[in-house]
Amino acid sequence: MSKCISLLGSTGSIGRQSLEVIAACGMTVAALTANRDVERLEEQCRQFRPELAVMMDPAAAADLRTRLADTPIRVSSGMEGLIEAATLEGADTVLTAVVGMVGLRPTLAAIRQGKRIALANKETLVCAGELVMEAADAHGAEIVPVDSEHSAIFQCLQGSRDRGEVKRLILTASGGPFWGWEKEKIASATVEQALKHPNWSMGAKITVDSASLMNKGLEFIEAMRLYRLPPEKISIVVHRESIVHSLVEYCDNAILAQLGVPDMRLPIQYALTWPARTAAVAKPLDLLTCPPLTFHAPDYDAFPCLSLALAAARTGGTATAALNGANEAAVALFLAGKISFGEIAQRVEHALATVPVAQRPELEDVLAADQAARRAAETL
Ligand SMILES: NC(=O)C1=CN([C@@H]2O[C@H](COP(=O)(O)OP(=O)(O)OC[C@H]3O[C@@H](n4cnc5c(N)ncnc54)[C@H](OP(=O)(O)O)[C@@H]3O)[C@@H](O)[C@H]2O)C=CC1
Ligand SMILES: CC(=O)[C@@H](O)[C@H](O)COP(=O)(O)O
Ligand SMILES: [Mn+2]
Repeated sequence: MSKCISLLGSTGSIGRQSLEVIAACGMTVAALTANRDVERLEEQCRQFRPELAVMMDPAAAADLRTRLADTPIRVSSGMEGLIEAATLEGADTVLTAVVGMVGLRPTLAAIRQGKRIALANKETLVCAGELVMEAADAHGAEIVPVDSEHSAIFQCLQGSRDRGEVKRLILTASGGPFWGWEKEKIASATVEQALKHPNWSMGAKITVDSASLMNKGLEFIEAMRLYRLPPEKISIVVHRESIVHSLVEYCDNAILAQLGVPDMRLPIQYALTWPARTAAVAKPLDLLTCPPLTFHAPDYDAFPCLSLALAAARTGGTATAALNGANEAAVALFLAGKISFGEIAQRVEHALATVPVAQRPELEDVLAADQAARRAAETL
């Protein structure tokens, strides 16, 4: 399949798996980007020969420029560089695998060029989902999810021509490493404990979000925006095995599910090849040897981040950008050893209670809510 990809966040967990898929599918790369990991980006550039390489950090970009001086690869830096990578003429698809709301502006820029967005960066839809989806409509840009649950739903919706037929989406949650723990024990969990996801190997920020169940809250908002459904039509079920990646219940009570081993290379590949399917990179699921599939109700009391996210989802407007900004700031403080695990929820709650909400926001309102929420979370 001849596709040319700009890959934002190529040095991360999704980025590295995406390059495996791109190589296996014989696709080419227009641009690669990273934050500070110069060594890995140099290695990737030498293998995939993009037109452009971007380091968010200007000092890292200067270093990369020197390292790649023997190649024709251009090197740029900062948000300008990310936007250039997202809008390169030669790229038909932009795979957004950066972590955090830093992905928003490049994604919007790529949409305005009508490119396909293979969207891993869920924070973009959480912060500004309505703006992003409106822009996609206006410019005829396809947004195909990479997030495993949303990819499962996307797959279960193939062939359904009327969104009115959908009774509800059912998002599965692994429950993370603290499922079944007492609330007090969760509040004092260490960074090392939070980084031990039961089923997936992912970047640090999303792994902490999985432990607090904020990830499921963000995914709830992501699903609302992507599938344009109200909160009442989305539910969450804990499924410890991460084999059923999510489900769609239709108005005739038929439930369709997508199953597979927990391997992100499958949803990455589907987002790049859709509507076609091509030979597998991910391993097959063996139904005869996989563990029994179990389902439980979420524990909203033990995991307050999930309740906060659902409350922000119902408020709408800039509340979801504030939720996300406060969570990004609080998770960074937790990972730096500056606050306890329990304080993540407290700081997000404080930000949601103090940052004013604007309905029908423009991009500036979203960016302002994000900044205000980060300040609130950092200064409690
Ligand atoms: N990992 C997974 O399995 C899944 C991830 N996702 C989503 O995909 C996205 C990426 O996650 P993941 O791959 O785990 O994250 P990682 O932390 O592993 O990778 C993040 C990537 O973004 C780059 N980056 C980090 N900060 C910045 C910044 N400020 N500006 C520009 N680039 C930056 C990193 O560069 P550097 O290496 O130089 O730091 C790296 O390339 C997230 O939104 C996550 O929620 C969704 C579903 C599953
Ligand atoms: C792989 C993926 O899509 C992650 O978002 C994953 O879902 C995290 O697992 P839980 O948030 O369900 O623990
Ligand atoms: Mn997910």
